[in-house]
Amino acid sequence: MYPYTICFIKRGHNLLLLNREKAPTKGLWNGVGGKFEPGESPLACVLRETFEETGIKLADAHYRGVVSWESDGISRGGMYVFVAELPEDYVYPTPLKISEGILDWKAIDWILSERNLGIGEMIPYYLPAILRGECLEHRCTFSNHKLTGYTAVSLSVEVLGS
Ligand SMILES: Nc1nc2c([nH]c(=O)n2[C@H]2C[C@H](O)[C@@H](COP(=O)(O)OP(=O)(O)OP(=O)(O)O)O2)c(=O)[nH]1
Repeated sequence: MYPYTICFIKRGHNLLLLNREKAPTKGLWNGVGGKFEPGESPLACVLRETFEETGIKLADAHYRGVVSWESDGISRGGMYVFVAELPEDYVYPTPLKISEGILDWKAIDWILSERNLGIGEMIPYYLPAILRGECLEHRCTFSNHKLTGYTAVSLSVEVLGS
């Protein structure tokens, strides 16, 4: 079991991202999410965290696998990844300042554009597969706080999140 969830809320060609006030991914745009409360399933956690951070009460979110990270050969953490789709006419005015940072709609093309240093460092690796609907385990390796390795593998039973 990994300790975190993350959600990418999609509306048309945009994702609702959070420019984070604090670590991890401090100062960068990332999905919304957070840590599990005792006894929560990944889906319950991501629906609660999404509501707490955005005020959006999602009816459902689609499980898209796991992102995990390690350094010095030791597993340091991981998160269950979800995508939720809102209707194109869903009204959610941004930018919106919240205690965790600033929420805003960011175009998927902008998020995934080359050399975009403003987004969470693992996002360029795992987000394309997630948006294609693939459900994988994305493994990232860090050395001196820099991402130095990435592989995507089939999900093993233990890390199934829904
Ligand atoms: N710990 C950690 N989380 C990460 C990394 N990269 C990344 O996208 N995340 C995600 C997982 C979560 O969605 C989010 C971190 O959650 P958080 O610390 O804000 O959790 P929380 O809201 O429950 O925290 P808090 O209010 O209790 O401090 O960032 C990373 O390298 N380390």
